[in-house]
Order: sequence, then C-alpha cells, then structure tokens
Amino acid sequence: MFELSDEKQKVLDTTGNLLVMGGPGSGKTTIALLKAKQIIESGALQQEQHVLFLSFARSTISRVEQHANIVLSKSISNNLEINTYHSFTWTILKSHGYLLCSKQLRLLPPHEASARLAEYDKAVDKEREINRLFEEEGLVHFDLFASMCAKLLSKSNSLSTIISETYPTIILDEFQDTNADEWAFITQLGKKSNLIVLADAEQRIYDFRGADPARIGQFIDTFHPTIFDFGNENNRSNGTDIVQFGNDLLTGKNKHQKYKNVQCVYYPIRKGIAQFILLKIAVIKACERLKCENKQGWSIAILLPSNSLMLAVSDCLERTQKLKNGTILPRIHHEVAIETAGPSIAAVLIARLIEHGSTKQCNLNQLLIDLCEHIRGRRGDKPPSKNDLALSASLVEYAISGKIRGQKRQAIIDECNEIVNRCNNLEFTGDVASDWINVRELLSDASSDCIKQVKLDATYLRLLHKGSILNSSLGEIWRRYDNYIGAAEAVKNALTQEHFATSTKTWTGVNVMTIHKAKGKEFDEVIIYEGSFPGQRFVYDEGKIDQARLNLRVAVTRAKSNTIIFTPQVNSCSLL
Ligand SMILES: Nc1ncnc2c1ncn2[C@@H]1O[C@H](COP(=O)(O)OP(=O)(O)OP(=O)(O)O)[C@@H](O)[C@H]1O
Repeated sequence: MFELSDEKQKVLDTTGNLLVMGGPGSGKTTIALLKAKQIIESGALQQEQHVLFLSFARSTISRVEQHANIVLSKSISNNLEINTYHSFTWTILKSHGYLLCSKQLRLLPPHEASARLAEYDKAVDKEREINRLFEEEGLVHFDLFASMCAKLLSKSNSLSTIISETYPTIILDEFQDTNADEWAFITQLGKKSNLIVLADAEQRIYDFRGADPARIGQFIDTFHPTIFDFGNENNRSNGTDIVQFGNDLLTGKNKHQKYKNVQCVYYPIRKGIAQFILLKIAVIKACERLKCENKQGWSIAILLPSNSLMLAVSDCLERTQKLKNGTILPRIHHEVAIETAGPSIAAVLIARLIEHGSTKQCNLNQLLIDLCEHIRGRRGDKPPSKNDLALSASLVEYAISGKIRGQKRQAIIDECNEIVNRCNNLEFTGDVASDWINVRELLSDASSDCIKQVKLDATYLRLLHKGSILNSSLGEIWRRYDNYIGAAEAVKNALTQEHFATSTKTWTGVNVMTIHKAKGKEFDEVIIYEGSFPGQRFVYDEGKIDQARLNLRVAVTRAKSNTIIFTPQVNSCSLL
C-alpha cells in the first residue's frame, strides 16, 4: 500500500537504535508504524510484549491510532501500545511511586495545580513548591512525572527490567520537543530497550517548556543510533508547494513568491465579529470544495496564535450572519480544542454549589475559596495577573477576618452572598442538566468580572464535551442519595480521568485550535488566521522571530491539499 524509498526500506532492514529525521509529512510516523508491524510480524515478541509508541499529546495519539488502523491489521495492533508520556509515566508512578515517597501518592490535577502554584512566578520557586507538595503531601504534579520515573528506573533495576521486557522497542514521536526531564526518563528507558526516535529539528515549537536544540545531538552521542534522513520527501501534500513554502518561511525566501495551493489573504480590520467575515467565507468555500470532492471524513483546521482569538472565531462560526448584500452566512458546526483549566475549575465551583445547595448548606466562605481557585488557576500554565493575585488574597483575607477594602471587592462579597442565599432556596429535582443550568444561571446577574468569568468558562464546558460525563457522575449520586453530596469531588475525578483517557477523537469536519495544538496532526485544508491585537500576532516579539517562523511552518504544513493564511492589511505579518 505504501511505496517505500530506498532510505525507508533501509529503516526496515536496520536493527538497534534508530534516529529517523525528515521534514513535515515526509513519512516518519508511517515508517515507524511499519517498523512496529515488521517487529510484531517477525514473531520476535512474546504474548505480553509490546512495541511502545510514546507521544506528547492525547490529540496526537488519536491521529497516530487512526493512522495505525490503516497501516496495521487488528491482530498486530494488539501488540502495539500507543500512549502519552503522561499516561505511561503516571501508570508507573501509581504502582511504584511508594519507592520514592512514604506518603500515599495522589495526583495534583492540572486545574488544581494552576491555582495552588499561582503565586510563584519564578520557575525555581514554583519547582521548589512542586517538590514540597510531593515530599510533604504526596501530591504529584504533572511536571514531576518524567523526572520521578527517571529516578525510579535508575534506582530499581528490577523495575527497569520489567519495563524493558514488556517494551523491548520504544518509538519516540516528536523527539525535538523533548524537555530535560523527559530526556532523563528516555535515557533510562534506552539502557535496556531499543529506541526509535522520530524528529524534525525545525518542527521544534515547545522551547518554552524546555525543548532544546541540542537534544537530537544528545541522543546521537548517548545512543549512537543509525541515522536516516527523509529530507524534504513529501507524502502529505504531494503536488503542492505547501512544504516548499514552509521551508522557505525559515529563510524568508517566501516573500513576494507564488506557491501552488498556498494563499495569503490581507484582510481589512473591522470591529468585533465583522473582522472574521472573510475567514468565515473561506471556511464555507473550503467545506464546499471538500464536499464536492466527495471526500470521506474530510477535515479543515482553523489555526490561531492565541486562545482568546480561538474563542472569538468559534463564536463567529457559531452564529448566523446576514451581510449587507443580503447573503446569509450560516452557522458552521465545528469543534474547538479549548484549554481546560478555566472551564474545569468553573465546573467544580458549580458542582460545589449544587452539592451544598441540595442540602441547603451553601456557605459564603466555600464559594469565596472556589472563586479564588478560579481567579488564580483559570489561565492554566500561565500565571495569573498581579491584580488577580491581589484580588484573590483579599477574598481569602475576608474569609478569615470578615474585612475587605474597596467598593468593587465589597460588591463581589455581596454578590457571592446573594448567590449563596438563592442557591439554598433552589428546588433541586435530580434532573442533572436542569439543576446544573439553574445553578449556573445564579451567576448571571452578577456584575463583578470574576464571577462573570466563571459563568463564561462554565459555558465553555460545552466545547469540552464534558456534558455526558458530568451528567452520569452527578446523576448516579442523586439516584443513590437523593441529594448531590460528593458532587464536587465526583466532578474533579471525572475531569481528571478524562485527562488520561486515550482519546479516540477523529479530526473530521471543521476544527478550531491554537497552532501549538495542531502539532503532529494533518488536515485536508488549513486556514491560519492572525488577529490585529498584540497577543494575537504570529510575531509577537521581534526577539522571538525564529520561533515564530518554526510555529508558522508547523501550522502551514499540517495541510494535505490547501493552506490559506490571513493577516491584517495594515501592519501585516513580517514573515509573509
Ligand atoms: N510511503 C508513503 N506512501 C504514501 N503515503 C505516505 C507514505 N508515507 C507517508 N504517507 C502519508 O503521508 C502523510 C504524512 O505521513 P506521516 O504522518 O508519516 O509524516 P510525518 O513525517 O510523521 O509528518 P509530521 O512530522 O509532519 O507529523 C500521511 O497521510 C501518510 O499516510
């Protein structure tokens, strides 16, 4: 089914550690899966042994799984484990973490972690607190997974033997984005297992979380792999200039050149939602093109440089617009790969109101604590602003002393009091959806920004598709107890479990996501859109222009057949 170049055939013919390099769409993932197939079919594995394919994100895993279904037959897939670093390392920590810490280990879920660590803006202080939480409370932050596992494997010979016997061959995807802790873990894995590393130095877009241009060299020095380079072989967008454009972006050669199936659109700046009209028209046309081609499972990605822009674009697609010339732009059904922290903490706050409201025990202090958690943690990995930190500190102070300064802050207390009183007077029915909405609506009358933000984040839960999981966990509680006692904990657990579930999501239809989320994926058509405000630009800092080039190259090369890039007419992107 796949025609293999000589270089690719050699990958199949070579044993030992391998480093497979190549540009976007050159076929690294495909050859790695074919290599796994070959190993499994050769009968070299015993029943309990697996080839392990490790990647960073659940969303990438689903594409690899989809791809594996095409490349491998079902019986072979049983001996292939496709997993994320997080999920794989957490499994090891759950079973063997007691060797490192006498406390019962408990996961510190990402949304809770962001709130707990909000005050530490310096990396060293944050790291110290993460280690303290582990040592004194047994709480394991995600950032500790890889380093703790590296420690475990270096300490316990029997554990490292079990792992290498279970996984004699390990494939490492997107290796260029490996951080120091993951590298330490990989170094331990590689002592007894064969490593097949897939990398493209110029797809490195995670420098901010520790990816290092020296990493590929470190792998070569430590493991002396046989090296393969597929260069610019292009299997994804053959017959187009998409990869050429991506490569030229790195040097600036793309300027004023024409490329087949790559189009730059310079749009006029307009106010509000009108700014996205041209984008929406482009999406509608792309849908029509793909439908005309009768493509099964066609996919379009709209890639944005920031989360806020992603939500604004999603909002525009969600609505029907009537243009001045009478044309109607319909609502476009789409999926949004939204950041989870804000909606998750908002969900816990609402679940707590439901829990306490159902037994008439809502209280102001608990609501203030949950509100502070949201204020501090809703931006996920990004620290909260100084104002938010100060606000949260003064609300906590009020919870302790009953004192608060400033009218705006007093208004928050008054509005929270109102919410608590109304929640204690609500009639709960056990119909989870309507109980949830009734409680969420209690936040609607508030004028304080921080409460409005909770309401807004709670509405984004819809985009996370958490409805059914929340419905079933709360529904079960009501059936058992006739109230919602335990709802907040159940919601926390449900959201955490979701994080580890290996996603089987397929990227069909229209998908809206940030450029970073698009890494490792592919779509029939890609539309990239930069806004006009500072936080929405491709090049947001001239000092980081090289990183911007890498990011844009990754975005552009996700397309199989067509890429469109939108930039404002005034002050257009300097890379185009
Ligand atoms: N030898 C081949 N013949 C035909 N199609 C191929 C071949 N190798 C890969 N492809 C197809 O090309 C596309 C890109 O392949 P693949 O995902 O393996 O590339 P990649 O190098 O891992 O890409 P990236 O680094 O951008 O994630 C896929 O749709 C795949 O099915």
